[in-house]
Amino acid sequence: MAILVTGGAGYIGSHTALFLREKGEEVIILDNLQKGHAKAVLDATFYKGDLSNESILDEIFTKHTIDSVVHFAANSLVGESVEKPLEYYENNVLGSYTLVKKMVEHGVKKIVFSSTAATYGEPKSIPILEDDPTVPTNPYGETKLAIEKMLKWSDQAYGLKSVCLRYFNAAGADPSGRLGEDHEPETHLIPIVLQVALGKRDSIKIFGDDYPTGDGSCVRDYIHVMDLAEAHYLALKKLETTKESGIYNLGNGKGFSVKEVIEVCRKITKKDIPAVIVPRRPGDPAVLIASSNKAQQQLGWFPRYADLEEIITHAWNWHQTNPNGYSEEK
Ligand SMILES: NC(=O)c1ccc[n+]([C@@H]2O[C@H](COP(=O)([O-])OP(=O)(O)OC[C@H]3O[C@@H](n4cnc5c(N)ncnc54)[C@H](O)[C@@H]3O)[C@@H](O)[C@H]2O)c1
Ligand SMILES: O=c1ccn([C@@H]2O[C@H](COP(=O)(O)OP(=O)(O)O[C@H]3O[C@H](CO)[C@@H](O)[C@H](O)[C@H]3O)[C@@H](O)[C@H]2O)c(=O)[nH]1
Repeated sequence: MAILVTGGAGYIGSHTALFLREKGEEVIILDNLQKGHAKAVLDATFYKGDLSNESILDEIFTKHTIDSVVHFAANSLVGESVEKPLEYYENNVLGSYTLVKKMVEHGVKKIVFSSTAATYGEPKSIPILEDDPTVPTNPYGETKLAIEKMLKWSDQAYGLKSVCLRYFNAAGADPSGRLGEDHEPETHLIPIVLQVALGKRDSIKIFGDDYPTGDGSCVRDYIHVMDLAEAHYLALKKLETTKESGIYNLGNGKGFSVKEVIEVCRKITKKDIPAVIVPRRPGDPAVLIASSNKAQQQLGWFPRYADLEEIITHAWNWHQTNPNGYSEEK
């Protein structure tokens, strides 16, 4: 019995695929390498192809005995989604539709889906609970919410069981240094700040210091990528044992402002890291902090690397050892 990991050459997908394999699971990776890296697949079974390609999905579901799918493949940038909403609907909603259609056709009954804090929009209260209103402030969050709903109705109609994991801000790297975060272009806060520390950029731009937060910059809940990886394993186990669908937040329950993150990076890297204030980035909510009590109670999930300094230390180790990321020809 194998697990199909879509987007398994990407940042969170590659860490999760490695985690699953270390737990003894057989993993098949499907990734079009639009953002991912062949080197991040390590020596797992790998299909280079697109989610929307029905024949590659038929081939995978026919050749391998796929028991469940962990679905990461998506476009996932808040700012970009505001500029290119149709690309997000096409890749995320249509891509997931094709995957789910093929799962139903081939009788695959379990999926763990990468959802996001961006499904909530501006939260009504902090910390955010799974039952809180979902009113996304950007197309990216809208597409993820649409997929969650497609999965809910597919459970009712076809018995397809799903766990939707609403991650907050993924950060850090495999503590043993085999994998890390490498996006081109990089848009995420922590890797950009560390690129400034490495001398690859002149400064970090702080997107807005007029938010209703303590220091005026946006507050986020940063969660270690290996803790996310473990949550997928636990979600698969829950689907196996209870056969019940569910939605879970994954975060540490602690918020750090952009300015605070930069300060922690200065402390760890011992570099100055110049910062400049620029206007807000469209689509950004002011504060996103998770309550992960439900995941703790129902999945038995507890973050092992909850300390932001440790998260950033692991990321810094990766960036120092791999200043050019995976250094692949594209
Ligand atoms: N990074 C975060 O903080 C964060 C937070 C919440 C949710 N998520 C979600 O987690 C998932 C993974 O995020 P990530 O940061 O690892 O992103 P990523 O871009 O590093 O990984 C996504 C992978 O999917 C692949 N892919 C994209 N479209 C594809 C397609 N149509 N067919 C095949 N492969 C395709 C890309 O090549 C890439 O390797 C995404 O679904 C994202 O929305 C990420
Ligand atoms: O150069 C930068 C980059 C980011 N930020 C700010 O830093 C915070 C974090 O931004 P970023 O690292 O880009 O992550 P988010 O936009 O919060 O989105 C991430 O986290 C979401 C969950 O909260 C996921 O759904 C997304 O896929 C993932 O990209 C935000 O307030 C940004 O405005 C800056 O000020 N300067």
